[in-house]
Parts: sequence; C-alpha cells; structure tokens
Amino acid sequence: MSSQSDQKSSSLSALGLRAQGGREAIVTGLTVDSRDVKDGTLFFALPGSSVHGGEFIQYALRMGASAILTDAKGAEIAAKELADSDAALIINDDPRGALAQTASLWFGAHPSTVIAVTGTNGKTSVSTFARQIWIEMELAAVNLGTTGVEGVWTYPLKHTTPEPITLHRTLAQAKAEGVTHVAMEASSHGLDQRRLDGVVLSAAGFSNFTQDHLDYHHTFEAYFDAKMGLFTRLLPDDGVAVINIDDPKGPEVVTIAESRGLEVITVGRSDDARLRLTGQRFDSTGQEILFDWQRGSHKARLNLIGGFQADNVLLAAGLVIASGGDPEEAFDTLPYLTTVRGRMQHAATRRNGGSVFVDYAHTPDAVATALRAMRPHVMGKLIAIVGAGGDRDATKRPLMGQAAAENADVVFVTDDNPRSEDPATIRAAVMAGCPDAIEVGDRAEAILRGVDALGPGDALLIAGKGHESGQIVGDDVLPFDDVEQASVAVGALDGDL
Ligand SMILES: CC(=O)N[C@H]1[C@@H](OP(=O)(O)OP(=O)(O)OC[C@H]2O[C@@H](n3ccc(=O)[nH]c3=O)[C@H](O)[C@@H]2O)O[C@H](CO)[C@@H](O)[C@@H]1O[C@H](C)C(=O)N[C@@H](C)C(=O)N[C@H](CCC(=O)O)C(=O)O
Ligand SMILES: Nc1ncnc2c1ncn2[C@@H]1O[C@H](COP(=O)(O)OP(=O)(O)OP(=O)(O)O)[C@@H](O)[C@H]1O
Ligand SMILES: N[C@H](CCC[C@H](N)C(=O)O)C(=O)O
Ligand SMILES: [Mg+2]
Repeated sequence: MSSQSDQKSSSLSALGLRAQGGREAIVTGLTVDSRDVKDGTLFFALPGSSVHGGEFIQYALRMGASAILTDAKGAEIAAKELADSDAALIINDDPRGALAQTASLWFGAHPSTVIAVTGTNGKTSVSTFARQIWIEMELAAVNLGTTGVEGVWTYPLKHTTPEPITLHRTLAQAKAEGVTHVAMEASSHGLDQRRLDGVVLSAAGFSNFTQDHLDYHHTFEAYFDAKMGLFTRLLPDDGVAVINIDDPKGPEVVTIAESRGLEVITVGRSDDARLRLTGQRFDSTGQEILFDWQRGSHKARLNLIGGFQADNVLLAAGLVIASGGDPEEAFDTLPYLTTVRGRMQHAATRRNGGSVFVDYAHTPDAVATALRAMRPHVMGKLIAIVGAGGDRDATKRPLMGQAAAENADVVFVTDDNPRSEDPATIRAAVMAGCPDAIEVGDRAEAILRGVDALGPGDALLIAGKGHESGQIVGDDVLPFDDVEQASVAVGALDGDL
C-alpha cells in the first residue's frame, strides 16, 4: 500500500538511506507495489513468495519512482533499466527490515505504550483483553490484529499483522486520535517478513505453540524460530517478556528471553508461575478464578465461557503489568471483561434450551481446546461444526477432524473459505480424521442441521470463522456470518421468523 495521500516529502538521507554513488533523491511516498508508484515514490522491490519485486522495477521507473530499494537479486533482474535511469538505487540485503525502519521514520510518532503477543492460538483474545483492561483503567487503548483496530478508535485491517507501511500509518493515526496504549498481534508471517521491525515495544507475550502455517514455514523449527524473533530481535533490552509457562515450549521461551537478560513474567498454572492461576470453577455463564501475584491471593469473576480464556486473561493482565500498569488496578477490571468477538461467543438459544456458540478454532489444538472448554458448561451432548481453509496448511486438516471427533459427540464437516481449492477435496481431508462425521458442504445448511440436532441441555460449537463476515470462494467473498446464520437457523426451526 502506498502512502501517496500523506502529501509529505523527505530526502533519502533524512530517512536514513544511502543510495549507490551517494545519489540523493526526494521521496514523496513509499510503496511495495509497483502499481501504486507515482512521481517521486520510493519503491521497495521485495523478494516475494510468488515473484521477486525486482520484476516490476522497470514499471516503477516508468511511473516516476525517484528511488528503488531492493536486494542484490532485484538489482540484477533490473540491471539494464536501473543503469539507464536517474533514480537512486539502494541495495540492502534485508530489504524487508529496511522497509520497516523507513516506514517507522516516515510516519513518525506512535502511541507511547505498544505491546505485542505471539503464539499459535490466543493472540486476538489476549490483545483484546489487554485493551479492555486498559480501557477499564481509563487509558485510551486499542487492540490491533485479526479483528482490525478495536477500542477507543476502530479501523479495518486486511492482515493480522499489517505490512509496515499500513502498520506505521495506523500507529501514527492512532496517536493522532489520542490513543496511548496499543496491544498488537505478532503473526508468524509478520515476524518472518519483518513487518513489526521498527515498532518500539514495552512488553511481548507468548501464548502457546502448536501446529499451523506449515504451508509457509515448512517445518515446526522454522515456525518456532519465526515466532521467537519477537524475543530475540524485537523486544528492546528494557522490555519485559510475559510467557505462558504451561505450554511445553514455555520454558524454552523463558531461556531465550533470559539469555538476553530480559525481565520475565511467567504466567500459568505451574507452581513456579509468577502470575499463577490456582483455582477455577465453572457455571453456565462463566467462571470464578483464583490466582496469586507476588505474595497475595486474588479472586475474580470472569463472564467468559471456556477455561482457556482464564489463561488468556492472565497473560493479558501480565502484559498490562509488564508495561507499567498497576497490578491491583488491573485485577479489579477482570469482572468487566467481555467476550472477544467470535471467540466462544454465545450466538443463539433454542426454545428447548439448546445453545449455539461461535468460535474461531482453526487449528487442531484450538478445535480440541475449544470443545473441551465447552464441556463443563454443557449438561447434554456437544455438537461441532468444523471445516478447514483453502490455500492454507493442508496437513492440519485431518488433525482438525480428529480433534473434533475426539471431543464432540456429533460432528458436521463443512466449508470454510475454500479460496482457490476444490471444497470437496478439503472436506475429504478433514473427513479422513473423523470418518463418522456428517458431511454437509453448504455452511448455512450445516448450521441449520447442527441447530436442528440440539436437544435440551445440548450445545453446538460452530468453529473456524468466528468474527469473519464472508466465505471466500475463488476470488469472491460471499457475505456469510456464523452468528447471524445461527440466529436464522434457530428462528426458522423454532418458528420465530
Ligand atoms: C504469504 C504472504 O504472507 N504474502 C504476503 C507478502 O506477499 P509476497 O511478498 O509474498 O507477494 P508476491 O506476490 O510474491 O510479490 C512480491 C512483491 O512484488 C510486488 N508486486 C507484485 C505484483 C505487481 O504487479 N507489482 C508488484 O510490485 C508485491 O507487492 C510484493 O512486494 O507481502 C504482501 C505485502 O506485504 C502481503 O499482502 C502478502 O500477504 C498475503 C496476501 C497473505 O495472504 N498473507 C497471509 C498468509 C498472512 O500474512 N497471514 C498472517 C497470519 C494469519 C494468522 O495467523 O492469523 C497475517 O499476519 O495476516
Ligand atoms: N490460550 C489458548 N489455548 C488454546 N486455544 C486457544 C487459546 N486461546 C484461544 N484459543 C482457540 O483459538 C481460537 C482463535 O483464538 P484467537 O483468535 O485469539 O487466536 P489467534 O492467535 O489470534 O489466531 P490467528 O492466528 O487467526 O490470528 C479461539 O477461537 C479458540 O478456539
Ligand atoms: N487468519 C488465519 C485464520 C483463518 C481461519 C479460517 N477461517 C481459514 O480461512 O482458514 C489464516 O488466514 O490462516
Ligand atoms: Mg488473531
């Protein structure tokens, strides 16, 4: 995305960039996409997953780019055109890192307190709870990630971790809107692509590590290393690491943080956690939790369904404390926390009492965790609707099916954003893990049949799409909302429509 509309200009040297032969240039905008280049743009020609941006340097020069930043390969691809041009050329062996630093300088100030959380599952939940805690403490806060920018200022986003130009523009706008506190998600793609480099963090959190995104990272090691960039590269020396010590990878993350001399706050149920969950009692609308901090014991009511939400809440409280918040003030806010959009969200209730929940579980561990978390709140049988996304990690599909079969009494397999893939092939891969499941391709029909199967005391968990408002089929986004469909199904079956 370009920043052309910002109507600024700057010299390369003011942006900390040195071009070949010491050439200066006036830059009027930044972009990674040649199609956005205008007169004076600095075009970042990045190595991509499908094509090298160097292929588009020729086009960018024609459109008036005043400078090109790329790596050696990009410069080689466009050697002839660059030699014939007056544009300044900056060659950098880490062009994505350079983009992040340049975007940070270009957009300038951002809110004074920014925290980031990484982990396979729970990033949106933890950052939303951190934002809610801050707002209850009367601080002007937003969370930034999969659900967009939410809080005292709202704004839509395409990515969980936006690319640097969008990210720094958003942070600068947030500051202009009076926002002082930001909780953001650090996705593994975002960390790998250096999207957050250039953001100054006060604290960083780790929730958990299980399977996802192997299509992109290929191995668990590469996926873990990408996540660890948050602690090895991004968190400054005076930053605090807040780590879920219950996760099997938790102790390794602690070692990584401590080896840098970072202060660590461990969170979890384990005896040695500094912020320790010591008790949990469930009822139909939420849970009571007991926890220890320093030498004091605390009790709080959470109006949240799902035992794992207590882990997310405590991680969020740990991050608030790590970034300077008063612990007692933070703990006092916990009874006021509300459901994160599309995460264990109560969507509808049938006349016979059977209830419907919408959740964003889209990994094997999340499907298992979400279904297990429902059990203490459900008297009767538990029904699950699952599906897996197209153009995403294909190896997780049978494991998601298996997690559903192992933890629900009845399973429906349906479509969830098939994107460019054949939906029947994706469903077959999920069904391989749950051969007794009922296959219903059309998601609305699957929801209707799931709701129809609800008896008194039963519950239905519709997994995978959470807050999403569309079904992605090919390049089209067809309007679709699980919460809305649940209400429509209940209305149709109970005669309220
Ligand atoms: C796999 C991936 O992350 N790809 C991201 C990456 O694209 P890329 O660099 O690989 O793109 P490419 O198509 O190979 O093109 C290479 C370069 O040529 C440029 N180009 C291309 C065509 C052209 O005509 N002119 C031109 O200049 C492109 O802008 C790009 O810079 O950089 C792009 C710009 O920053 C991103 O939009 C794009 O995200 C794609 C759309 C995507 O779907 N990403 C998902 C997987 C993602 O990032 N998800 C994570 C985590 C999700 C989660 O766990 O919740 C997220 O943070 O959202
Ligand atoms: N602490 C947790 N442990 C295991 N599973 C969790 C945890 N928190 C949330 N989940 C499950 O993961 C789902 C997604 O949660 P959330 O959106 O907070 O994760 P995320 O890491 O932001 O996901 P994404 O990678 O899509 O951004 C939830 O709907 C729930 O099923
Ligand atoms: N943001 C994540 C989760 C998507 C969830 C699910 N609805 C899917 O499409 O797979 C991703 O892009 O992998
Ligand atoms: Mg998220």
